[in-house]
Amino acid sequence: MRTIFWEENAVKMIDQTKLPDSFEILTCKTVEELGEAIKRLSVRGAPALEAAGGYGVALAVHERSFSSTDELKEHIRKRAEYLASTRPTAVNLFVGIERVLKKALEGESIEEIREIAVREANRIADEDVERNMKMGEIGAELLEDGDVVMTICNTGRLATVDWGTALGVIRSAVKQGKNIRVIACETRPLNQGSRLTTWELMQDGIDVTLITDSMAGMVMQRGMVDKVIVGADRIVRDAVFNKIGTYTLSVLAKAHGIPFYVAAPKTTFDWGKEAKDVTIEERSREELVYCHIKCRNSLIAPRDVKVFNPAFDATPLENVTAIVTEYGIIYPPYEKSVPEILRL
Ligand SMILES: CSC[C@@H](O)[C@@H](O)C(=O)COP(=O)(O)O
Repeated sequence: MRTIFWEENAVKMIDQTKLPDSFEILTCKTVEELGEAIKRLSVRGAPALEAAGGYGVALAVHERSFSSTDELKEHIRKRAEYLASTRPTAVNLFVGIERVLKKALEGESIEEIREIAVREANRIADEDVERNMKMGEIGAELLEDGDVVMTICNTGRLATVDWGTALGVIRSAVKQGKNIRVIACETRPLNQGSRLTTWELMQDGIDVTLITDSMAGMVMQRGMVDKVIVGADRIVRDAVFNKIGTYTLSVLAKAHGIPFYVAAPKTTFDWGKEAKDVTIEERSREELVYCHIKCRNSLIAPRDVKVFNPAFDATPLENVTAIVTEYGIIYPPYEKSVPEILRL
């Protein structure tokens, strides 16, 4: 089943805030509802956000009636701006929104715009599945039979429309018959690793062991990790932006001589930018001060404690051994190899 899809003029998604307790499908009939779902991470992960952005524009076209194409076009432009304001770091969200908006604005009647928007958004979703399968096949050659692979956050089916990026590489290696074991960092504070990655891998029968984020160094020191593979929210000329904790893993991997791989599609590259140009999302203090899953009302820190809660960090590209894309595996020097292989 796809993580996010279009059905009966609405956007439907697996509600990731409910996992692993319950599997629920959330239906968004308005852009506002979708925007809230994005903000609270019911749908999350860069490639899934690309699809969500595209579907969001399709939703803007369907959420009410319009008396003229000009009125409709004005409405979707405004709704696109709102969607782009929901989360700042993953560039894919903007890519999805802009792609469908541009196509939709070419339509000449309300009916035509409706058709175009849904078709283009569905294309984004289909292409995501295709490129992930490709990336998986390509990246699987980096993993050897018997490897133990550490990862952070969730980069699997749930972070994409299907299959995954970094987890997709692992999934493809397992599909090829390799015995791969995964160490999943829990990924505080929202626990995408412990709630989603372990759930997904266990569903597929892939061996996974959960650790807290602070255990990563000790586990590497003991020689228990052969490779690290992570996803990305945005790759700029000098850094990879990904879930908070990724930078720490890259430094630890370097210190222990462990290869550190990133898997991401071309649409995650924002090669015209540098790390200083990217906004790292800072999320609410409640995520750190309260237990956020079942026990939402219990404090786990003094209510008024000063909090810093960045959702992402920047890993310098010099810490990255290779980047897996649907166009091939890219090795340093990245300033030369990335534009060459991705034709940027
Ligand atoms: C294939 S997903 C790549 C990244 O988007 C993923 O690693 C990540 O950091 C997601 O963060 P999230 O805050 O859960 O949206």
